[in-house]
Amino acid sequence: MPCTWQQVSHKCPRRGGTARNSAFVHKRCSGQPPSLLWSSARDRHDMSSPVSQTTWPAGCENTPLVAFLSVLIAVVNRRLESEQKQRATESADAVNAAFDFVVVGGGAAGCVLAERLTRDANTTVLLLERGGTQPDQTKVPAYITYMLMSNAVDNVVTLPESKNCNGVGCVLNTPKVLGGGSSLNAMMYVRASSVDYDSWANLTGDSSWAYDNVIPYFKRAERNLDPVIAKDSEYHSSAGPLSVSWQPYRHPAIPMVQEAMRNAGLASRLDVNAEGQLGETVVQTTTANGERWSTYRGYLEPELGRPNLRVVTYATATRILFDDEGDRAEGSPPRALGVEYRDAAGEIRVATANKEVIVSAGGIHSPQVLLLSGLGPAEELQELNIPVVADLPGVGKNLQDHPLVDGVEYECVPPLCDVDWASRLQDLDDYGANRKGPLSAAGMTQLAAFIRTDLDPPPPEGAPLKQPDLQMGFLNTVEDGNGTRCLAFDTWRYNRIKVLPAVLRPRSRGTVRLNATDPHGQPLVTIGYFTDADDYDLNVAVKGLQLGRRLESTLKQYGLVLSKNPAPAQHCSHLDPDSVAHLKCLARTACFSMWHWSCTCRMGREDDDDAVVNPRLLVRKVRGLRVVDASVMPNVTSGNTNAPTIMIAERASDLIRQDHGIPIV
Ligand SMILES: Cc1cc2nc3c(=O)[nH]c(=O)nc-3n(C[C@H](O)[C@H](O)[C@H](O)COP(=O)(O)OP(=O)(O)OC[C@H]3O[C@@H](n4cnc5c(N)ncnc54)[C@H](O)[C@@H]3O)c2cc1C
Repeated sequence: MPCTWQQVSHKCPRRGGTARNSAFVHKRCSGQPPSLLWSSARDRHDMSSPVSQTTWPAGCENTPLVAFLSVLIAVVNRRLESEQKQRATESADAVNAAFDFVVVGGGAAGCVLAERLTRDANTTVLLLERGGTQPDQTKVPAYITYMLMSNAVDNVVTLPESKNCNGVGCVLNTPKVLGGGSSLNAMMYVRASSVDYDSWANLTGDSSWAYDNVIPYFKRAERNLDPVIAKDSEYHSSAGPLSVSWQPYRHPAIPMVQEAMRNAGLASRLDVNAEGQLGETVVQTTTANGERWSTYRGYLEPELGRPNLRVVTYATATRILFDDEGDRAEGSPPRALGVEYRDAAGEIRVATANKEVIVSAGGIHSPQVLLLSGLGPAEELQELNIPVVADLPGVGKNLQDHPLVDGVEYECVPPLCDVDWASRLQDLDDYGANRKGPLSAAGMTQLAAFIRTDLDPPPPEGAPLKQPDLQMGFLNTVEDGNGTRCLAFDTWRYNRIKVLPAVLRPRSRGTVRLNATDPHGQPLVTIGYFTDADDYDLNVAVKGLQLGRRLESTLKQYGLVLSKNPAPAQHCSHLDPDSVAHLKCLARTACFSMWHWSCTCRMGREDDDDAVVNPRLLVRKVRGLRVVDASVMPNVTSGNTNAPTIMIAERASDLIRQDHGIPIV
């Protein structure tokens, strides 16, 4: 039976612990934002606090790690809840106001836009974010999996499909916090293949999306802290707001797995964000000195004091408002006038946009906001009695994501993998003192390989092989030896190393629609993994799983043992583990999202009926409205999507400034 951690009272402890603990406790009890929790872990009894609805397997009850995590998550939740209450009180005094731009969604893209546009002191911006401010705890790289259990996340469960996620629906951890995915993600800094952007240029008929033309925007964002990489000025820069660095800690198993991948035939690559991408690598991350670097932290937070920038948290956009037909010249398309939103107190408010509304609510929620506003497939909207502002059949279609497949695991024993609490306490001290040690990294997620399988048709004659269709990812977990796992993943200390292939150029597509019974609730998502007609995606996943197993021949000499029947494989144990049928079964049952949902408001040519935005990211058939986030990608990039989304926002800020004659400073 799962045990639920109940609410327990918070008590301010007596002074008199160690100096550091006292300082921490004093800070927390004096009502200031809580410090990071590494220094408080030594005194767990003093950290009792409300814990909301976190369930753990029965075998995990009362373990020190679970007690620690419960408190950690509770502190984050309590901070978010108290911020929400404060906003709710403030909003009683708030007035409806007018701005030049209203940006919906303060995520990876929204924070970039808000900062870039308000560089001009005469331009005013309102940023509406449905979640709260990025909690300090998210800055600790290894806490990533725990933060996904906090209120900074809104889990969307996709509709059950027989071909994926064991037929019960996949969980999409959609961010609900300033910085969005950049505040919660695994921080991998991957721009993907030049071929991706050249094909965007081709599909949109706009050469400004070609790779050579988007490199300056990647560079404008980047502050690369590695002097050798930064020196490669063709591709890199050290002057932007987004810190990029190597994580200070590498688990000793990382070089072993790298060696195994090389022995399996992969090339080695130092920098996947330069001339080429293929090969095995340790990737750089959006971090600086052992801490996460989100777009909130890099772009927005330092500029919160600008008088022309207003950021409202716990503000959920409910629809975009358009002018009345009678108020516009005949034949003139509808014009976006502003945004209706629900504030922290639950009041409905209206913000006016004199120049533009910009939707940056991410791959799942941007289509939801458009559909709620009457922009989408006319028939779908009419069924829900939503007045059609513009018939845009492509809204919510073309959903793409990279499915990851679980099921290949290596068991790792001490001294290579120590998972005891005493070691963790040492880690807390190391991190607290100098931002070093296991907490300064997100486990083995920094390790990756980008591969072009032989399933992919060869490129046109003479063209170099550049674009991968398979990514090998790595995650970790802890098992107690009796099969009990407290968490699906743990990136702090671990004794299971998961090798996770991801289908990088999926042919399967999904959809996002409104929920007829509650259009403002979670949208209905069909993720579509492994539904392509010719099973190309499934076959790529199988190639990846086979490669994952081939690593065994090298890894066993280091004592890393391929697990016989790891927990994720339980649904396939009726099949011969060496068979392709078994691997296909794994893909269909043990797959999950790599968190790269995108392409649901895709850009395309002006005359492309299924395109939602044009190459300048303006929504077709209306005026004064843009979408700027991962949803505008025509096709998902062949790699992780944070850096590409930030590039899109950087470029969009120039397009917007050009269109409105705002100086680019
Ligand atoms: C757990 C996780 C791990 C990942 N790992 C990596 C990685 O290692 N490397 C990488 O490159 N990418 C990674 N990604 C993906 C990457 O973070 C995303 O592609 C990127 O953040 C997308 O940016 P976005 O601006 O499109 O959306 P988001 O960053 O999701 O921002 C959307 C924002 O809009 C807000 N919002 C939604 N609806 C409304 C509304 N109605 N009103 C107001 N606000 C609203 C949300 O709260 C959110 O803050 C990961 C993502 C996650 C979640």
